[in-house]
Amino acid sequence: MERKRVLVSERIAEEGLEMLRTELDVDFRDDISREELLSVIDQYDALIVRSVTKVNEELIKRGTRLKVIGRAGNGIDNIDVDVCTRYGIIVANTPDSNTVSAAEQTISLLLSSVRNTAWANDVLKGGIWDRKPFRGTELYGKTVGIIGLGRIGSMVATRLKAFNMNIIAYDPYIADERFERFGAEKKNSLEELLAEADVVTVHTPKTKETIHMIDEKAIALTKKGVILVNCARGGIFKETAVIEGLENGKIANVALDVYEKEPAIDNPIFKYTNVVCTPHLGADTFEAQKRVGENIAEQVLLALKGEIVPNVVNLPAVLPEELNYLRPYITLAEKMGNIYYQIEKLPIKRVEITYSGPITVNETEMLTIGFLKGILEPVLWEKINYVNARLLAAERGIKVYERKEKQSAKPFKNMLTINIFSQHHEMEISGTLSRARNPILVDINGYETEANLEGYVLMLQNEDRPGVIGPLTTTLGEAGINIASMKVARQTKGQTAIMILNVDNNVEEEVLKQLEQIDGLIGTPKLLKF
Ligand SMILES: NC(=O)c1ccc[n+]([C@@H]2O[C@H](COP(=O)([O-])OP(=O)(O)OC[C@H]3O[C@@H](n4cnc5c(N)ncnc54)[C@H](O)[C@@H]3O)[C@@H](O)[C@H]2O)c1
Ligand SMILES: O=C(O)CC[C@@H](O)C(=O)O
Repeated sequence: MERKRVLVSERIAEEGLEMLRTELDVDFRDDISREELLSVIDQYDALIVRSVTKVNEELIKRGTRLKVIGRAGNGIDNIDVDVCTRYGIIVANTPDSNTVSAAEQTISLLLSSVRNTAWANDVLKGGIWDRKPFRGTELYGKTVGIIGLGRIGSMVATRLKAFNMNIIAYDPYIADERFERFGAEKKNSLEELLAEADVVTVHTPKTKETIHMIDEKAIALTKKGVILVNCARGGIFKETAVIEGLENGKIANVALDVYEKEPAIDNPIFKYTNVVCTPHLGADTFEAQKRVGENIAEQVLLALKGEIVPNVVNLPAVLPEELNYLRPYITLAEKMGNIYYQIEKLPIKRVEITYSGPITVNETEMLTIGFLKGILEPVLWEKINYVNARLLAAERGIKVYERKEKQSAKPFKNMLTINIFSQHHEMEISGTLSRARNPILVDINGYETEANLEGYVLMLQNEDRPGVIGPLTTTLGEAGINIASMKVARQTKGQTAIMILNVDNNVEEEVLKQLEQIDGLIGTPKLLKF
């Protein structure tokens, strides 16, 4: 089979490239021009970028084979996620892989800033031994105002506590407990924080709300001699306003890792000796880049195999521990979805999914998405994935209803019952996990059963009377097909029963025809493949 192709348009760690090469054809092209990128993108199944490559509609439209965009890093402001979602393209990032490095870079820039380290270094290496211009300030006892107490903001808080700084923070989107946990005094408004802080450091994403959050008005509210740090995203600081604050002496020092326009060359802010600048190095440590490279490679490989990808940004956010717990249930839902079109050929009008048992306290959206992906897979094959499953189901007119029941009615702790309706027909299937957490079908159309949704499953209907099972097992045995497990179920004695067998090998068409001839078997046997 032809190997899938990935284009890596910015440098990622060699370890990540190696992982990709095990399964894919990899083109590492950090020198690629925009024009070339646009002209070759239709040859790739995946694109891996960092913060420079702009993944916009123009690119996505041309990337007709694209299934996944891997963002080797955290911020996704260079990616139009909504457009990717519309085109069914998975966007995955590596949010936790570089947080420590970004937090350490913030501390490093702040220390360099208050002690004029970078400036003194330049002057000394220029041949001048002078100490006068470089007198700095201590952090000890000062107040740091952290805007955005997320992953990086909270790590900065913990580290600056060790310097005996007083920590205040503004983040309207998190619970009060988080402020307490990180020893930060909560500020209810940005204005309050700006008025009290000696150092202001931003750690928010770049959003409509945070663009130019630190502008002339904000700077006017700060203390005279304030120190400003931006190791988050260019554009959160309005650079013209910061320059004005430097010129009029309101701002004592500025530390920047990120800029309104990147790459930043000839930025007018570079001329100020009390501004310390690095070229977006927050994530640039050996450790972070190894983690980021490996993590993005792993996710791209999973995405191209249609498997669950942990950090998809265009899917409901699920915590890693919760995802680990839910993962086998997502697989169960997907396999239950796979059943329908292997048995029926009638278009689906509506599905009703009932989640029952303790699982209902979890975010079940991913299970619903998994089911829809599973149901449409036989029809849409490679086109469908977790990101576009809901959209494609809606486009095909499938209405989806979900229900949660705290208590599972059947003898299983957690259960999924799915009713699939076509114009004049209904199929009901129930599934759960085995002790080994493998997916099993426990009920089909009111017949209690037990079949592993794995490998080959043979489904047959039969008259509930002696003399049917024997010829069936003989026929399979003569065809060299081993039966791994078999369950016969009936609703009323002497009427119709069903048999569900897990078999170790494929059952060829010819053998299925022989089975159909057995006296007492009803209709055509179905072989389901999982
Ligand atoms: N310099 C680098 O190389 C580098 C490396 C990694 C991350 N980053 C950037 O650092 C920033 C923080 O990353 P993170 O992983 O901590 O993100 P995060 O999502 O964990 O935390 C961001 C926090 O900002 C808060 N927030 C959002 N809007 C806000 C607003 N208007 N006012 C106040 N708070 C607001 C959120 O509630 C959240 O708690 C991002 O912009 C990311 O792209 C930069
Ligand atoms: O190294 C990069 O590409 C940017 C890193 C950082 O800004 C991020 O958002 O992860």
